[in-house]
Amino acid sequence: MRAVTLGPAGTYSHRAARAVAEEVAFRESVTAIVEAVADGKFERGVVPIENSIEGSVTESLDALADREVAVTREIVTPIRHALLAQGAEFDVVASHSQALAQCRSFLESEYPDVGQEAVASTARGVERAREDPTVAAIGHPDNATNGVELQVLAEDIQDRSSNATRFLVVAPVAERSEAGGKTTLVVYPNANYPGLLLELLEAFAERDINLSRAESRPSGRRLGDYLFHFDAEAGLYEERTREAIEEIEEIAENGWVRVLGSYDTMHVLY
Ligand SMILES: O=C(O)C(=O)C[C@]1(C(=O)O)C=C[C@@H](O)C=C1
Repeated sequence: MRAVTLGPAGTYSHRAARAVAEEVAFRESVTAIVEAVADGKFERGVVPIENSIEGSVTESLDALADREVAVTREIVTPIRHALLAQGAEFDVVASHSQALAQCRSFLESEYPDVGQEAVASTARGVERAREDPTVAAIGHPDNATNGVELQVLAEDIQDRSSNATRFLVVAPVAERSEAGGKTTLVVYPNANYPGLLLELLEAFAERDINLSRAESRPSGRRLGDYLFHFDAEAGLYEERTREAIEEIEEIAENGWVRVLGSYDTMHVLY
């Protein structure tokens, strides 16, 4: 199986992708990953979708709403960040914006005078630190020995010990499955009236379907116009899920509903 994920090698996404594919290729944005899978260039793509401290990875949500792909699995993995550099003195910390945000309190209290640089991924930050002694990186501690040696200046620097990120495994749309305990869908009602969101939620609630995530994202068409992402704890193989989606399709008759498929959860520890 060939998968594509956020690179270069050494990202958390790479660690998650290794759990589902023997061969892993890289892109430097989640949009490019979803696009490559939608275009049939890879059998699987692995994208971060939400983090327990920082919340949604909005670029991933938008990429899934904009392209025809299926979700075949979710991967949940603990995220334990280390501070890596050539030495104890540096001027800038470079990392993915999510990682910088997950370590906000640590950076404010330990390095209040050090600048921050958001780069495409944690591994890209590690490359910056390898090239430049004035740059430190935040990433998985294994990156210290993966190439020119870096010092591990601090470990477990995330603001909460329970830091975890959820990744989705995307596949070409033909692989959409009805099997699995969770289902993801994106709804664009193209309507705006009192109780619209309540109606969408009731379609699930009336069938005793629990939602593990409900999120609105701007449609990009005009201010105040939204699409909604839902993760339901029920599979498409269940009648109640199909009925709920039929009702939602009626509510969104002037817009669209994208059902990304049903899948199960995999926990990756390391
Ligand atoms: O930069 C990486 O290592 C990634 O895989 C991206 C990412 C993210 O987008 O959330 C993944 C896990 C961590 O939460 C930090 C960064």
